[in-house]
Parts: sequence; C-alpha cells; structure tokens
Amino acid sequence: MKIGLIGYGKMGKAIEEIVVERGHEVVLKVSHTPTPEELKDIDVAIEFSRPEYAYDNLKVLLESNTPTICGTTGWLDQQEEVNQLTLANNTAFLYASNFSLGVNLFFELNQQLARMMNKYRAEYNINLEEIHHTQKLDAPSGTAITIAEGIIDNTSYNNWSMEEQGESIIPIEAKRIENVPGTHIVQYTSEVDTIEISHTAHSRKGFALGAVIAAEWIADKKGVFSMKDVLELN
Ligand SMILES: NC(=O)C1=CN([C@@H]2O[C@H](COP(=O)(O)OP(=O)(O)OC[C@H]3O[C@@H](n4cnc5c(N)ncnc54)[C@H](OP(=O)(O)O)[C@@H]3O)[C@@H](O)[C@H]2O)C=CC1
Ligand SMILES: O=C(O)C1=N[C@H](C(=O)O)C[C@H](O)C1
Repeated sequence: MKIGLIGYGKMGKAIEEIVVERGHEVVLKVSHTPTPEELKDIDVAIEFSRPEYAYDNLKVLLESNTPTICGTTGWLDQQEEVNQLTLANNTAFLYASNFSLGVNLFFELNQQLARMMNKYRAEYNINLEEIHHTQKLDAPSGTAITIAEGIIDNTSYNNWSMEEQGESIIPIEAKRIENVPGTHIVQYTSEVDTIEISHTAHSRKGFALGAVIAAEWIADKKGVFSMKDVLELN
C-alpha cells in the first residue's frame, strides 16, 4: 500500500517505521497542508499534525477522495463538518483519540466500571488524570475526553471540566512531565478505599501500530469509522 504521512513529527516518524515493517511504502511525508497534486499516488493518508491545522488538512484529503486516518487531537469542534465532507466526497475517514489496542480495551473497561459505579455515586468521588510529555499542545488529552465521554454515556454525570467543580461534573487533571508518552488514570475514591484503573503507554509504538492497522483496514471502505469497527469491539 502507498501511504502518505501528513505531519512528520514524533508520530509521523514512529508510523513510518511500522509502515515499512509491515511491507508498505511511504510515498509522501509532509509537514504542511498537502496539495491535491501531492496526493495523487496515495492509497491512504495518515494525518498526525497539530490541532490548528487538522481541519484544513482533512478538507484537502477528503476532497481529493483520499481514505484518511486522523490521530490529531484538539480539533473536534469541526468533527461534524469533516464527517459530512467524507460522505459528500464518497470517501473514507477514521478519527481516533488513541489508536493503541490497549487504550481501546481500556475504553471498554472504563465504560463497564462506570456502569457499576453509577449505583454508588453517593459513596465514591470520581477523578480523571492524564499525564503527557511537555511538548503536548492540547489539554486535556483527546484520550481523556473519550474516557470522560464513556463515563457520561453510562452514568448520571453530564459534563467534564478542568476548572469547574460540581455534582455532575467529572474533574480532569492534566499533568505535563518530560518524556511521558501517555498515561490515563480513572479513580473512584470513598472514605474507606480507592478503586483505580489506569493505562500507561511505554512508547509511541502502540499508537503507531494501531494507526497503520487502521490504514490497512480502511483502504477499500467508504464512510466514517472508528477503532471499534477496526478492532471489532462493537
Ligand atoms: N490518536 C493517537 O493515538 C495519538 C495522537 N497524537 C496526536 O497527534 C498529533 C501529533 O503528535 P506528535 O507527532 O507527537 O506532534 P509533533 O509536534 O511531534 O508533530 C507534529 C508535526 O506536524 C507538523 N506540521 C506543522 N504544520 C503542519 C501542517 N499544516 N500540516 C501537516 N503537518 C504540520 C509539524 O512540523 P513543524 O515541527 O515543522 O511545525 C510536526 O512535524 C497531536 O495532536 C497529538 O495529540 C499523538 C499520539 C497518539
Ligand atoms: O500528544 C500525545 O503525545 C498523545 N496524544 C493523544 C491524546 O491526546 O490523547 C494520544 C496519546 O495519549 C498521546
């Protein structure tokens, strides 16, 4: 498969290694919004850039009918427009806040635990923490937002916040520590104990592998998809 890497930073480079390991070819690697001309030989594009450029990149990719995998976080206020662009151009698009198998399993575990804990809202206070490297531009992480949404869908919490407190708000704490690839912790604390689930990435390899597996999966599809489709977690 011929892969285009849109965004050739820490993730672009980690993805390139996996692309080659799995027998594919990187035919384009750019750190600018690509031109339609640059996209003409690409089977699938993998976009990991910066929050402020993601929408412009995705618009060009989808209007050029390029099946696209996107891992950039922090642009989701424009998600609905991107989904519409995908359908209008009869192409394929998949966004994931986190491509690693482990985090996608953790998302399922988080929802199950949230359903159980909803009965005990009076006894347990919830807390969500994410820790990332100091170059990370957005906070909270996209993964933390997905975790919070998974809790909201399964409990009587109805919002998350990094600043506000309240009965129905999930508090999110974002920490930035040198070289941490990504750690997410959900805690339920009562007067007498703490229940905690956590996911710790040891490197970027899991994110990169998941993105390439998603690229292989989407190549012959049309529509808007998620990692649940790829990993058959539905
Ligand atoms: N979904 C997931 O599983 C994961 C998501 N991420 C997300 O992916 C994104 C990238 O992360 P990471 O690689 O660590 O970040 P980096 O800052 O290392 O890389 C971003 C790259 O994008 C380039 N860039 C700048 N402008 C554009 C543009 N207009 N179009 C394309 N590329 C551009 C930058 O180039 P230059 O330096 O020259 O400006 C840089 O090379 C972040 O949003 C992060 O949160 C990260 C890990 C996993
Ligand atoms: O910026 C990162 O590095 C990461 N970003 C993603 C996020 O915002 O959740 C995924 C991963 O945690 C690493």
